[in-house]
Amino acid sequence: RESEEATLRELRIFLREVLSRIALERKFRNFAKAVDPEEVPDYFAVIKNPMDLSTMMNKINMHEYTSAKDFLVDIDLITSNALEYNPDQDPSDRQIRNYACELKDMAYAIIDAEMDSDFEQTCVDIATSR
Ligand SMILES: O=C(C1CCC1)N1C[C@@H]2C[C@H]3C[C@@H](O)[C@@H](O)[C@]2(C1)O3
Repeated sequence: RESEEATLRELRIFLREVLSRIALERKFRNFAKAVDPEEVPDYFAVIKNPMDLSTMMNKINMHEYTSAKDFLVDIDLITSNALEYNPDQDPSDRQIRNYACELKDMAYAIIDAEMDSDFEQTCVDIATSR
């Protein structure tokens, strides 16, 4: 229905805005683009489902998220990948893990604070009706 398309359009506008605010933070710069296999040759042998903020922006534009819940699944993937690939005690691994957790917490905090729960449920209902 037309109003369903209007709802999904509003979701895409909101999710782009959330992603833009996250991507502005310098501490999240490692998460902005896909890991480069030239830079990190073994990355894709370890991490089977890579994810990054640019890929998420493309997925928004390809209408691949029909609710904030879907969007947060990919946020969780960015975080879990970073924790998995950077598990060591050393300061650089610890810093990446900390930033990965801060990224996840920032995404959840924004959505919990700024997303109307009825709007989210409407999006979920549209997705399940399709
Ligand atoms: O896990 C990541 C990124 C952080 C979130 C995604 N990487 C693995 C490499 C280890 C660490 C230092 C650099 O070698 C840089 O290439 C990477 C990229 O960070």
